[in-house]
Amino acid sequence: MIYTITANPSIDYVLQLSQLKSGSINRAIDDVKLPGGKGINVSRILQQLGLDSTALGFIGGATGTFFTTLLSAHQLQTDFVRVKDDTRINIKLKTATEETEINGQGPAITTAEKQTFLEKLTPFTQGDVVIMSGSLPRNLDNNFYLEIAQQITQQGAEFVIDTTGQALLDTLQLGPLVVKPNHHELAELFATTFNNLDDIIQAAKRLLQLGAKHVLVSMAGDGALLVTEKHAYQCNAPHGQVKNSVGAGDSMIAGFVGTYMQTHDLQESFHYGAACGSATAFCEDLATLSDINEVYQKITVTQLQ
Ligand SMILES: Nc1ncnc2c1ncn2[C@@H]1O[C@H](COP(=O)(O)OP(=O)(O)O)[C@@H](O)[C@H]1O
Ligand SMILES: O=P(O)(O)OC[C@H]1O[C@](O)(COP(=O)(O)O)[C@@H](O)[C@@H]1O
Repeated sequence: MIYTITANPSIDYVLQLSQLKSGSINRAIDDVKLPGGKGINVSRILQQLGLDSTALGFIGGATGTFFTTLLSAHQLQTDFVRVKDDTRINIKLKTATEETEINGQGPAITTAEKQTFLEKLTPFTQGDVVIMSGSLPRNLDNNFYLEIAQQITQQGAEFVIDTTGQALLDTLQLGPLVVKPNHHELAELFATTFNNLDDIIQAAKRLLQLGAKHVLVSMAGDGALLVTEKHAYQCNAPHGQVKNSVGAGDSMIAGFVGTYMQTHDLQESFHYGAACGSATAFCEDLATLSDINEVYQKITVTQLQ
């Protein structure tokens, strides 16, 4: 079974603008509200690939009710903990040339609500994969993912973590199946800057040394890298009209993990993950299976090392 944990879901309010002027009133020419949050997006892409998952997390207040309504169109299996404070609304501002994101902090989670979540976690078993993604809402400390990762690994299941900073670093010792920083997050993690591809590969190798089993580094329109103990691979990002790249990283994780669970073929998982990422970038919402399969043909994986 696959579980996704989105500690901090969101309503993604995507506004299309002809141009964005800070310090002025900007008027949108179009807008759409999507059920967002990294693990939720992963579950939605897994569903496109024909893979069931249960989406877990915290949902709260009136915005939480609206979130549930938005999500109900997708018929995902979910088991959220209801919290008192409001689910956040993340603002995504699009122009023809730029994407600007403003992500809220999320609800305050009480100790009792956190406890309810932890007690709800089904005992995991060998073969289960738990994908924990995104930022943590207010009051959940950096240990939150670590606590859950400890439980998952003690029970013989695998986990994937897609978050940033210390919360990510702390869980590496427990051997996540894969981590996927983008190149900016990876540079920030080690307080460095990258001058070339080799710098990025070296930083990815540091994550392997710290315990990650595989490292994907996504680079938006510049494609992605997969770094494993033995090899490094690169793939291109095909050309296309970028409509909304929000969720591209989540799609990549879903494609990689979903394919890996079925094939254990790293190169193929990388190829399919990249197809999911690019296909989502070319869609207003997340990609569908036919979008993904079309983009897959335009991606080539090259072995660098
Ligand atoms: N503009 C784009 N054109 C083509 N592919 C893209 C584009 N943006 C993202 N992708 C694909 O999706 C992957 C994940 O996107 P990225 O933006 O790097 O992740 P994140 O959303 O986590 O920052 C990229 O590695 C690439 O394969
Ligand atoms: O939890 P965070 O880091 O604030 O990110 C939340 C945002 O990430 C998303 O899941 C998109 O993530 P990616 O673009 O990295 O795939 C949005 O739906 C959501 O608004």
